[in-house]
Amino acid sequence: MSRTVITGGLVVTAADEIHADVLVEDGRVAALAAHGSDAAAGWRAGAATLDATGKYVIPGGVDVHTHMELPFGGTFASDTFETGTRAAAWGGTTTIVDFAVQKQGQALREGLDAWHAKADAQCAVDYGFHMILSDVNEHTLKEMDGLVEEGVTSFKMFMAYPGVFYSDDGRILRAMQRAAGNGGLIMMHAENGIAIDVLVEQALQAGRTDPRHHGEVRKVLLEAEATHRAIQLARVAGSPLYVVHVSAEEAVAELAQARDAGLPVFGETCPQYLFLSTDNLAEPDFEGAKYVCSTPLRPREHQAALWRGLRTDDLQVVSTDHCPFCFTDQKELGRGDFSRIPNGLPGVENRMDLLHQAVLDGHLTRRRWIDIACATPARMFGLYPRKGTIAPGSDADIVIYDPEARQTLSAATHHMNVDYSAYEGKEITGRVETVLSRGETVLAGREFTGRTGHGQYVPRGTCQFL
Ligand SMILES: NC(=O)NCCC(=O)O
Ligand SMILES: [Zn+2]
Ligand SMILES: [Zn+2]
Repeated sequence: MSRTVITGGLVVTAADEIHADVLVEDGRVAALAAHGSDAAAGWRAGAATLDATGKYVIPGGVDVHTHMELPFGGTFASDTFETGTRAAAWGGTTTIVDFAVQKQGQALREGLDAWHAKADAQCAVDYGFHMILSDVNEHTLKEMDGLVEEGVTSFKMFMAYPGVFYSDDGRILRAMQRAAGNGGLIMMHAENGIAIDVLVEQALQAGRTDPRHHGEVRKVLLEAEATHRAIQLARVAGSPLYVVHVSAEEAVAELAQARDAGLPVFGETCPQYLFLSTDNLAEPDFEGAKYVCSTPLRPREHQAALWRGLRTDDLQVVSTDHCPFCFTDQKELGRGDFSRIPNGLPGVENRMDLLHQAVLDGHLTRRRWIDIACATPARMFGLYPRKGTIAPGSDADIVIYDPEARQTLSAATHHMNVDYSAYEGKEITGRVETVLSRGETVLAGREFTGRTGHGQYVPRGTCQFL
């Protein structure tokens, strides 16, 4: 039996902060006991010891929105499952849930098989899948039931990207009705893509081709309208709803109103909307392309509403929407036409640190940091308490976090396979020091000790908030 004791740290979970040693046995958390207690002293014989004195001992991060190798705009997201999950480990994230893609005309099964082929035996940390539904028909609807049974319990749909991932309201309603019956959770990209495409065409015709126009045509009102519509469709279907990458204050207001009415409606935002803004999209010399994602970055004034939503639980999760494209040869595809810039930002390595900085900046409490980054995403997507907490029986996915270390985020030092950092030069207090994934050390004092293929596929249960 393998035994490790993590000594001397402050264990922070979504529920508690306790000065405790943690006993790990055979990849699971076996027990917690007060520092210096007889129980903790008794664990040490024959066990490896990790000293966490002066550090936090936190659950590994759970990032429920990543896109490794996503095909988009004629290219592919630049992180593979191998490079992306290694970067996740460096950043203290020990579980990702990525989006398998059903292409138009494909069965869900084909899309899911393709994602397993990309990910299996490649990952450094554990992984699960959502399914992107882009072709809703009788066959697909039946397939949804089987997927829920086997642990793919959430389905992303798009009100944006006509001709690619887009579904009309009828298809969305049908999928929601099916989810209402089978326990699945519909995740919505809520932007009115049909209206946005009109504005894109008009902007390009008028010669407004720079990256900043990506933000201007993807209007706040069109995010709020789509969020409202998605909520009403879910109500009609009697299904829960999870709105992804919420960026606009007005969209948060729609979620808040629905939640105040007692509806099972949930929302996620991402670090880019909390820390970046349209100022970045307006950077000269095409540098703004680095910040093109959808929903788009918003004027800085929206950030206060997102932070408030996270505090008041109108938003429940912060995930990354990690979808990296290199600046030099991929974002470049949209020079002279912002609509051809591949959409997405890198971030899987940065989330835990940025949110720790948010604790220091007074936006969140320490426990809320762990709640929105670990516990609630795990609960939302049927992984709790195996993931997202440190409790007897949980997987020993544990991070020793140094809350006082200083670091500067940079492409020169990050591990994501992308040639820029969206947070270049940002100073952060706090850094991941050591990471265990199911009890195995994958990062030891800032040295990568993990391995390709350690990460296991995790079938998931249904949403645990229903
Ligand atoms: N968000 C983004 O810009 N790219 C990834 C695809 C999506 O999540 O819509
Ligand atoms: Zn999306
Ligand atoms: Zn996404």
